[in-house]
Amino acid sequence: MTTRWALEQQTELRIEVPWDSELRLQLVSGAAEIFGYDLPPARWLVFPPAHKFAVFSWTGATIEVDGSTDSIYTENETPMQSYLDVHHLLENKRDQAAKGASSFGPRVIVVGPTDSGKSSLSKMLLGWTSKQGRKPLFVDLDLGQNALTIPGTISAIFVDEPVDPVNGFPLEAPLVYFYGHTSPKGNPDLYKSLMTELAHSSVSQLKRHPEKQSAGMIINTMGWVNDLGYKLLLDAIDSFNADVILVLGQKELHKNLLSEFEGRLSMDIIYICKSEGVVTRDQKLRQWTRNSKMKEYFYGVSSTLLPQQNSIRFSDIHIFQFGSCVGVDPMHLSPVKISQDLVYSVLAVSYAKEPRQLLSSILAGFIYIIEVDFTSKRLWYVAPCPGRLPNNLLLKGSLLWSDQ
Ligand SMILES: Nc1ncnc2c1ncn2[C@@H]1O[C@H](COP(=O)(O)OP(=O)(O)OP(=O)(O)O)[C@@H](O)[C@H]1O
Repeated sequence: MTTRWALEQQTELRIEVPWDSELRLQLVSGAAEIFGYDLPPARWLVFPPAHKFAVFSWTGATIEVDGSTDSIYTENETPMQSYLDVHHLLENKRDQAAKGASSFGPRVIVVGPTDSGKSSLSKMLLGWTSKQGRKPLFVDLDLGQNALTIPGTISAIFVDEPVDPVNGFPLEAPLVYFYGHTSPKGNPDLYKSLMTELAHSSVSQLKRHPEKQSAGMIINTMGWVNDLGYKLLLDAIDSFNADVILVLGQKELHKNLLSEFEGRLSMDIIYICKSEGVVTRDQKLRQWTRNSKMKEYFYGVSSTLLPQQNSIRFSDIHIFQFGSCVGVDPMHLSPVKISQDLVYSVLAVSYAKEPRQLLSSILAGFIYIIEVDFTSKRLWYVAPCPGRLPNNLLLKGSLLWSDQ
């Protein structure tokens, strides 16, 4: 069933797509955006099941929606103007950097509890600045809901256009580091070291592209903001040398950060309200989203890839993991014995030339194991593309996946 929605200026249409069906949506007239992405006129966009989002119009628009929804309503009380004000402040800093006032544009870190809208705000800020012709670096430190690649990783990519609300970020050569678990709790030392590695490679990337430096970075973080989570946030701020902290929706966190960085004149710590439209996602939805990210990696967003089964001799592959058991140095790298326990394990293929480079090397991609055959002494795996593995050094964490 098709319905029409008239959006007045500065109003948004909040939509939850059901678990079991897709939703089509098109812009009929006026102008509207989804988290910084301008809707093309008269073109149906197809949203997958369980998608939650808002179509916002600054000046008024008519939208057509085709399909059933779990929830759909308009709202004219939104924090969008304050988000745009932050964007203007960042643009000023970028202009200053471009004029040579400093070598880098703002290094913005977005912090806040789970489901406060950090990823959505990051996409808006990236979208708005890329429309000005800038190419900011987007860094995603969220292990559970990483926007760039599979869960259990941290990653970065230059963004030169608004983020497509259906297909997500373009995935040309992101920098990806493998942590291997969906929460930093199990091995915070490893998470911290990987953040440092990603920060170094991000800065080297920026140095290699001086024309992109003034756009700076937008860093999205995980939603764990208490106890160890708070300490890891401080580590992230420190590793990336962040100079703008955007605190979403938690006054106490804002207060704590203000006192933490009291006297640091170069640091802006800005509190911004959470949108009431942000949807709280329960464990089931989070797990479902993680599975879809895995599926997307192997099959493509619209199932356009044909993942390939292949095999490799036990003797031709070396699998390692960090801090494999309690009581062991969490940064200790140990070889993983080949056993049936590997079935359904997701392994990261590293670019490292030798095991001691495994921490600092970025990844070529991921495979998952489907069979351990002791008769032929071969491991059978699935990769997203055909051909031999680009390297024989792989990393394992606790991630499992199968498309069964
Ligand atoms: N204004 C809005 N209206 C409707 N849905 C929204 C709105 N803003 C965000 N959402 C949706 O709410 C969900 C949570 O938002 P988002 O991912 O931005 O939060 P987050 O703080 O990054 O979460 P996490 O800490 O778990 O990564 C997402 O599905 C997002 O698309």
